[in-house]
Amino acid sequence: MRIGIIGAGAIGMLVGAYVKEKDIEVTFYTRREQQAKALRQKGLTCIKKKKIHHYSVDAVSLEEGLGQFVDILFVAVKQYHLSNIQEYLLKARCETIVFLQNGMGHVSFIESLPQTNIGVGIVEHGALKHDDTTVEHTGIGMMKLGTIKGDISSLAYYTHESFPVVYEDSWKEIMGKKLMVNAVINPLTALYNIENGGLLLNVDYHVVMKQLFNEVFDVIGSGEREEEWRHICMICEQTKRNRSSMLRDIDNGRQTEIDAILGYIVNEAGNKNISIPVTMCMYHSIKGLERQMNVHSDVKRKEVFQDANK
Ligand SMILES: NC(=O)C1=CN([C@@H]2O[C@H](COP(=O)(O)OP(=O)(O)OC[C@H]3O[C@@H](n4cnc5c(N)ncnc54)[C@H](OP(=O)(O)O)[C@@H]3O)[C@@H](O)[C@H]2O)C=CC1
Ligand SMILES: CC(C)(CO)C(=O)C(=O)O
Repeated sequence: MRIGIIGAGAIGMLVGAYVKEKDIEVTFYTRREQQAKALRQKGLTCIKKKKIHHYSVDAVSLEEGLGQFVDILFVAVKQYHLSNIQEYLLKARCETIVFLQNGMGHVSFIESLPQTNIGVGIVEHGALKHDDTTVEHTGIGMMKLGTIKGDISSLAYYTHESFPVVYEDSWKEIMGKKLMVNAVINPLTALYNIENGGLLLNVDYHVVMKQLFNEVFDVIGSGEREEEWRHICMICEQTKRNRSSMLRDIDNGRQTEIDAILGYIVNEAGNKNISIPVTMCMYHSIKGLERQMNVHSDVKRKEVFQDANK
């Protein structure tokens, strides 16, 4: 059995570490040959509950790995990088592909792929990449799997006491719920520059969080509003030390996944004719930060804010 993982970032390395716990061969397909070499030489390090664990893994650049057979392929690049690896995915020699991206904009693309089993994995864990070979598991949550085509239910086997994996029948429901989590936590933590837990500790931020949640629920919510709200607060608590992926993107002067997350909500609200002023404000605030960073080419958050205060 061999598992392939495209993208050795925070989530790719975290999944790789827990697959290795099952003593299964893991190959990373990286964008940079330099990272592949480091992983081959040093192995993968995962920090869990302050303890350091090492795993030996294989790694090659994606270009070099094109054509290798793997049983299961996890795709752990950002949502907006999927288009760059489209050609590879169309040719990937594997039976099963699982996509781990936040947001919902990519579903129509993945539905069109030729492999037999295609699914999504919704990651509610916190993960922090320290360097090209090291990841820290910063928040224990759950990985929920759902099938889009074929059947990926057997992957629930990868469950671990510190990395619970569950299979659920409706991919739409789990993706919708995760979208709601990311739509509320990610933009607010990115704008306020706080860890996820900060949204529970600061009463004023908590008020805005509830307003944003109510609008997002009006647009894509199903089930009980209060239950959904409690679920999002619980994720904040479980990942309280985590800097959300959007906050880290802003910190590092990178593009965020705002279009896949709030962009999707904005489109849906337009289709349903629902007014969402708080959501629009958050969407444009993140887009504005991205724009400012592009203008200043690869500047870090501190410089952006210094500049904005002039
Ligand atoms: N981090 C977290 O706590 C969570 C993240 N997620 C979601 O998981 C997904 C991945 O996020 P995350 O791991 O944080 O992101 P990272 O930026 O840490 O990792 C993305 C990885 O993809 C690699 N990559 C980009 N393009 C290619 C390519 N063409 N070929 C091979 N590799 C490529 C990047 O390589 P390079 O370094 O060379 O650019 C990078 O290593 C996102 O959709 C995110 O929203 C979900 C839940 C929690
Ligand atoms: C669950 C959460 C909010 C963890 O930080 C996440 O998915 C992210 O950061 O993108």
